[in-house]
Amino acid sequence: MWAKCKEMNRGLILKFEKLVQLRGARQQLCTLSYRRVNRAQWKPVQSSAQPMRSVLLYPQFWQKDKLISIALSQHRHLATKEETKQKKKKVPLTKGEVEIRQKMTVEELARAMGKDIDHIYEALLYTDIDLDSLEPDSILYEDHIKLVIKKSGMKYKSAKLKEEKERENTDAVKRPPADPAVLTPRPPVVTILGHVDHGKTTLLDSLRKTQVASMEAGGITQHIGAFLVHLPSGEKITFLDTPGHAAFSAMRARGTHVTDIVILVVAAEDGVMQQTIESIQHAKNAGVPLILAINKCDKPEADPERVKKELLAHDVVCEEFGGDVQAVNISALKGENLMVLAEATVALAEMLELKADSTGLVEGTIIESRKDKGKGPVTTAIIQRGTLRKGSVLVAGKTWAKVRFMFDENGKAVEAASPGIPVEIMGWKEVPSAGDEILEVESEQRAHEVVSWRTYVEQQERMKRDVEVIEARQKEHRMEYEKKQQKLAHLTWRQRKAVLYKANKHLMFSKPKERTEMDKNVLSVIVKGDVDGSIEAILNILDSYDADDECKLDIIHFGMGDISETDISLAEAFNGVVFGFSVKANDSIKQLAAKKGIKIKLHNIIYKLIEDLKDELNSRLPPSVAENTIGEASVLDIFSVTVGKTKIPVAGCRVQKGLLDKKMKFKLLRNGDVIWKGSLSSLKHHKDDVQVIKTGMDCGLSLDKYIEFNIGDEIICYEEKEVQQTTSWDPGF
Ligand SMILES: Nc1nc2c(ncn2[C@@H]2O[C@H](COP(=O)(O)OP(=O)(O)OP(=O)(O)O)[C@@H](O)[C@H]2O)c(=O)[nH]1
Repeated sequence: MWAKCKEMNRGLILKFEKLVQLRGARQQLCTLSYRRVNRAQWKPVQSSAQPMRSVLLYPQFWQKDKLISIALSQHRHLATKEETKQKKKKVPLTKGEVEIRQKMTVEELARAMGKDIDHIYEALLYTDIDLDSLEPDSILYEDHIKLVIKKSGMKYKSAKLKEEKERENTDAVKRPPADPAVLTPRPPVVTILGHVDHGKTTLLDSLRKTQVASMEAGGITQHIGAFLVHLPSGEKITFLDTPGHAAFSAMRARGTHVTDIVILVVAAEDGVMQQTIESIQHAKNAGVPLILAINKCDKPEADPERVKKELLAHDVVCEEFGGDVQAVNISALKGENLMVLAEATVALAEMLELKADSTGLVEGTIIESRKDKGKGPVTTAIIQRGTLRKGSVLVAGKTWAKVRFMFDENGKAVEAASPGIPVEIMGWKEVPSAGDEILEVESEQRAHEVVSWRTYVEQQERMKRDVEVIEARQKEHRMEYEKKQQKLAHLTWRQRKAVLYKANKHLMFSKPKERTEMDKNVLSVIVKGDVDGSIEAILNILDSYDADDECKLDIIHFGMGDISETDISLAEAFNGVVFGFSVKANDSIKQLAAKKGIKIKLHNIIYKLIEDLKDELNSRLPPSVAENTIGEASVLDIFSVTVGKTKIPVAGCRVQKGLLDKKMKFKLLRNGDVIWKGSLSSLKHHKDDVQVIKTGMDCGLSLDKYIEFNIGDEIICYEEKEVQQTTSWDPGF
């Protein structure tokens, strides 16, 4: 029986079901199931994902209206109970209470405390933490977390200190080795190594071209990181199209064993070179057998025999010297003997008995990956086990794919890729890295699980590394701090002060009696701090102030404790400013300071205190004079006028920019050098005396009777402005 009813502006659908009979019909019980619904449509509300719940009802109430009202009251009762349960689960924090975890980052702690990051830094200032290496995402230890909270006058919820739950390892791993009975032959995977310019790329290109030629017309090979060569014998070879040691070493570094055979290319005319030796070493380290391709044999100076002999010194013994290394003389450029090289490769592969299990879940290696504009993330992979098909779900690194399409190196869509075959795969969510191992998983859900586990592991490892670095720095810092403290421990505060003075002797510590007059370009300060560590820190910063700066910094007193009357008197005597760090000034002190015109600057953040102090320094620097150009004119003609008995030189000028204003200052420039500065003695437009001449107009002007002009001189009209200087001191933040 279903019934609809109204509950708290939302609908409920109630379902009554007879479930059990207890001792006869009168004690029959019934379950009520209900579901929140959207009343307008009487459809379940999306958010009400909670399962239908059941309540017990006695059959004597089984009249519809009664049932509904009882059911509702039961529902409310249950709902309230559940709400309380939930509330209990997450007891709201009381004011000033911070819920902490064992390891929190600086940022997380700041957020939990409702403070900014600076606050956390401030609180950690005099601890053994190296603040320089502390980033917002650095992890703090429990002790430091608690300390910060305590220092901030807050409380932490230690009972709720959550232990990080051990997560179950949900990674995907390779299957155990297959039963030899199910193994079938697979093509060899070959890497070409050799010295620079010995012809690796040319050889790859030529091999690829043989493939195009052997294919139907129109086939265009593309670079996908690997390609397959079909031999006339029907055999196949997969060449990795990424020549060079870097790719080879990268794969090896990831522990991926993709290559079965290395073709060592040595130019016949050059012989063994540095990278030839390195290539041999790479192949040996990887335990991969070599085939020697002596290239450029078309050149007249080619000497393949010399190459073979030289290689003996590096333990590469060719067959003709009784060794097992096949050597093939080729010309990659002319395509000569390439099939012989390919057949030699197949022969070696046969000896190696390269086989794989082409059934079950796929395993492979990413050879190359890129993000294609149209296709999205695309990878080339070599399949090493199983057979890859469209729709397979793969994981690689921290990403996964549902294979949408597969292509060969000719861009042809393929339906399946078996072991040893290179294939381009589309369908990745992100671009995996070359060398990543590919593993097929049963479902997308499983892929999500694997990726999330790997991401988690990576985070944990990063966190562990961070913690190690922080711990090492903390240890270093702690040792230094302890050493310093030991030195100071037996000293009285007065003696400590003397040590601090000595350590900061670069600053001026004046004594009142030495001072005779108030120097305008001196900032006298009194520094008060909560603990000697904070004063020491401030003094260390002030020590970086350049004593030769135009405004002197004079620390007339420093000490621990709140701002006192003595501090105000000192400040008055020296026309100084009182700076307090994490200390207070009571009302009577504030009033006294206001009466005497003394500034008290209180801060809780060191860099803000220093910024404030910098502003004070700036305000004491003498202003500098800056010139503001008003107009520029060029001298086009020169003549003179006679006033009384004196001849006065006159410049015929044109105003090029701005204007010339007679009451402003002027300078005369010749070849860029200022040769005169002063006021105009006359400024005329035609024959009229004028005050101002604007851009584009001509004028005649004279400076003073001794100044001669040259054509091409420049006249600059300017005004002088006083500009407030700022100190060049950079305290480093
Ligand atoms: N005569 C002759 N020249 C060749 C032959 N193979 C390559 N070359 C030339 O040698 C030069 C270098 O060839 P690449 O194939 O670029 O050599 P590489 O080893 O790939 O060089 P890097 O990519 O720099 O390591 C080019 O000018 C080629 O044309 C060959 O068989 N005969």
